Amino acid sequence: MAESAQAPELVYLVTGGCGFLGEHVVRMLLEREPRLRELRIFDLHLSPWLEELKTGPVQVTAIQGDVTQAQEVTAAVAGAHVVIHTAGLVDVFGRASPETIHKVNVWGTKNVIEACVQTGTQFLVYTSSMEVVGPNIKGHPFYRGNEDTPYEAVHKHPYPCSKALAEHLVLEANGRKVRGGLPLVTCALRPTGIYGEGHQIMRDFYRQGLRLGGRLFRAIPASVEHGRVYVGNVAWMHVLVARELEQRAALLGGQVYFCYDKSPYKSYEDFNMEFLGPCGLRLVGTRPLLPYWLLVLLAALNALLQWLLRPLLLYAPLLNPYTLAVANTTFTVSTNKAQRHFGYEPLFSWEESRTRTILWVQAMEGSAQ
Ligand SMILES: NC(=O)C1=CN([C@@H]2O[C@H](COP(=O)(O)OP(=O)(O)OC[C@H]3O[C@@H](n4cnc5c(N)ncnc54)[C@H](O)[C@@H]3O)[C@@H](O)[C@H]2O)C=CC1
Ligand SMILES: C[C@@H](CO)CCC[C@@H](C)[C@H]1CC[C@H]2[C@@H]3[C@H](O)CC4=CC(=O)CC[C@]4(C)[C@H]3CC[C@]12C
Repeated sequence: MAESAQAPELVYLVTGGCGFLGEHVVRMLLEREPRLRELRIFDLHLSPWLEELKTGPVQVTAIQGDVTQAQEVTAAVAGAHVVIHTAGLVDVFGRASPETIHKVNVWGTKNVIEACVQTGTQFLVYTSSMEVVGPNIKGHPFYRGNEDTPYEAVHKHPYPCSKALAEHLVLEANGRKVRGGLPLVTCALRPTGIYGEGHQIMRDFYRQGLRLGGRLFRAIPASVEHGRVYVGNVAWMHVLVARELEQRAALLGGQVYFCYDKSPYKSYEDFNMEFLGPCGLRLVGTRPLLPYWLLVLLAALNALLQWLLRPLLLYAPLLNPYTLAVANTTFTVSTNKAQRHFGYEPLFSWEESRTRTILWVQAMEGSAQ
């Protein structure tokens, strides 16, 4: 993968390339990776916007496939220089079964690793999550922590469990010999809560606010801080680390990096209001309107209803015991590891990230603007 002033030569594969983060990674690669010859986008569901990308100078190959199917993954990986594995089942609401979450996130990742080994692909970037660390089931705060901060990472929920297992597999695979005898170089990026254009939960909060006459009601104390990171910066970090993996294999191989930028530390709800406020919504209450014990009860009730209704319909509200615990626990990172190891600086300032997100909300169908 030596730098070349001649024709672009690299083949990249992005799994989950049609998802919220995946789309930003795909577009960022096309904009900022001049050595790209072919970009393969592998996803269970291919999006229509892929078509417009096919008219550019880079060969864009859309592959409809399932990461749980080893042969499909191997076929997609064969001949790629770099794999960015973002595909995953992001479910903390009980929409999918624990088995399905495990299958997609753990077996899917295993398939990607084995495909790299079998086909001779040497560089693998995995999209992990802050959830690999915490918040843990004991609700311990993680305050301005970094990659080396001690924390009791104990999980029960299928999503963080699956992300932790998958991350472990990826890091453990670093150094394995791939076909041809060269070592596999892997690393894992751990975004905190991602926001930006295409963020489904932001969409849900916005629509809920519109239904409630332009109001949202504070449920979580403003003092509980959440780490958030703009999707464009997360994508940029993926592109940058993928580019640097060969040159700095000894330093980056087997490492984990939190994804961070200059987004302010705020409570989940106050942070969302940075975008929803300028779009006409108001957060009612300076303190939570309901006592915490009542929220715990409602969350438990939602879990019970989900279980009771499962044979008839899928009831999966935002509030459940797990999301309440995460929303109610401080989890913020403060690190410069990515800057030290591979020169990462956020591409988008907080002001730009905020403006882009606001414009996206304003353009949403049914918007109050
Ligand atoms: N959204 C967030 O706040 C965070 C997300 N992450 C991680 O980032 C990655 C991307 O997440 P998002 O973009 O938010 O989710 P998303 O759901 O928008 O994107 C995931 C993509 O993976 C695809 N996919 C799912 N199952 C698949 C399968 N069996 N085979 C092939 N493709 C499959 C989906 O079709 C989708 O396009 C995930 O690995 C997630 O764990 C990490 C931290 C925070
Ligand atoms: C109690 C509700 C009252 O308004 C608020 C509920 C908000 C929750 C739905 C979100 C609060 C924190 C979010 C999670 C966090 O950003 C970390 C995540 C990382 C991931 O890898 C996947 C998504 C998520 C688990 C994210 C999911 C939504 C929240 C729990």
